[in-house]
Amino acid sequence: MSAHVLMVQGCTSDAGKSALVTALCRWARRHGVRVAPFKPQNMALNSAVTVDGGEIGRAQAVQAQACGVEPRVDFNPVLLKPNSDTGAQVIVHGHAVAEMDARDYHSYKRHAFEAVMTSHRRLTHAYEAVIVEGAGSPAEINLRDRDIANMGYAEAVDCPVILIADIDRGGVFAHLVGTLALLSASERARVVGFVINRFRGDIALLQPGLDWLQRETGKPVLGVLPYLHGLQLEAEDALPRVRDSKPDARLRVVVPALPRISNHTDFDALRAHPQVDLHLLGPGEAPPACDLIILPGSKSTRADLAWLRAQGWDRAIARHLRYGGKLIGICGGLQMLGRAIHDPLGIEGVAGSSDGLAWLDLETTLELGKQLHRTRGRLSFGDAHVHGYEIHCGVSYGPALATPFARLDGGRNDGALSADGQIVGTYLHGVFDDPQALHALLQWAGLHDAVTLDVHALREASIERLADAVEQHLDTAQLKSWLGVA
Ligand SMILES: NC(=O)CC[C@H](N)C(=O)O
Repeated sequence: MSAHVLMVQGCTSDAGKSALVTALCRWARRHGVRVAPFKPQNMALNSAVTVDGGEIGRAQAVQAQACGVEPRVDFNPVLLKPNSDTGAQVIVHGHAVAEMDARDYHSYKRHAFEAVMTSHRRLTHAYEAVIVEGAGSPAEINLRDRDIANMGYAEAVDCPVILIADIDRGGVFAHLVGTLALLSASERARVVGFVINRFRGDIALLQPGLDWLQRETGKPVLGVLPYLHGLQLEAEDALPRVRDSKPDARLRVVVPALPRISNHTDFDALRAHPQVDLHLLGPGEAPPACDLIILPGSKSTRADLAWLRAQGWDRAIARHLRYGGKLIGICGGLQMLGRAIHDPLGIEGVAGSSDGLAWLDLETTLELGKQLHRTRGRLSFGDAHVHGYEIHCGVSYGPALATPFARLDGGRNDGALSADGQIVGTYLHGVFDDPQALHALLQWAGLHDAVTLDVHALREASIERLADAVEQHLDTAQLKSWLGVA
């Protein structure tokens, strides 16, 4: 059996492709379809660890949740994790194969395409429907040669494509018509309709525009999705800029937004928590007084540490500690808290060592071969349950690890808790996603009557809202025929 394949491409980055794919996945599942998400090629620094022991983009992990299945490497066979403005780590079928610049990657694309097709074949055999997400826009004419992310894939597997555009940023008709104009005739022919996203206002005023669009292009508008406020989905890559106003916030948390921050989805639970005021600290900004500073993960730990020092934030963090503030380092952030970071093989840039901030007595060496784990255990304080995932090349060692942050199932320990109880280092991404661990950590940071929050349940509710929006606002008769819904 071969699955129904339907692809979503966007007129721009952030047009809403990931959310629409998530929505369609849950909608199809509601209709009893065994469905899987697929993103041939993704570029993101937020990744998830799969059940088959690899690494994929986090958006595909959320889409897997929408499908009711565990994340697998086939859902995102090629992942590019940029670690400079010109180079990226290339991850194929869940594992890093090389560091490449754009030119190397262009020649490598033939192999990448093989990997994409292998995953495509496996998924279309195992599922009844596969909903595919493109990347960026298909109209990047300079990237069309050997494209595997958008029309190159759609042409190879001969699937219908929905084009989505964001009306909130303006220019929606120009985006749709212009994108179509830049496609080849056969690519244009496979665009089966448009979805307009993030609409607010009076639909009656939009109608003449929709009528014009259908006349002009000969293609239907499949629906207009409303601007859905407060969705708890994980950002694929871009850092969310909007800061919700929270009248009940009592714990102030500051996260330095490092240039190569990785897995900033770690902070989704804090962003959603009604009592936490989460502040992402940008370049040139002085850290405000706060209860807790969190050093996030980083794809280029030594370079980001140098950048943090250049901002003068190391001195600000030292002052924060003198005033009794709490500090957490996650993954790359934990490595920065140690005495030194060694990269003898140049895995993350120029080979060499850097002095760490030396607040924890440990050192880290980056090694070939990434550690990818899905972990469960208990915090060594508060006895709270914790789960998370690890993605790192660094191996840390030193006396500080003798007082671990958590004791993991299977006998391993994780991270460190400083003797004065002020500083925590952990390799666990997603550490705030476990309601018990979140509660214990907020209490440790000074929020004594923290309300409980389950970010997984919030995500689930958001996925349900998205599927409701499909049901209410899109042409479901068409969707049923494309996805094989009875
Ligand atoms: N996710 C991370 O923060 C990774 C930290 C560091 N880049 C490593 O690979 O060890």
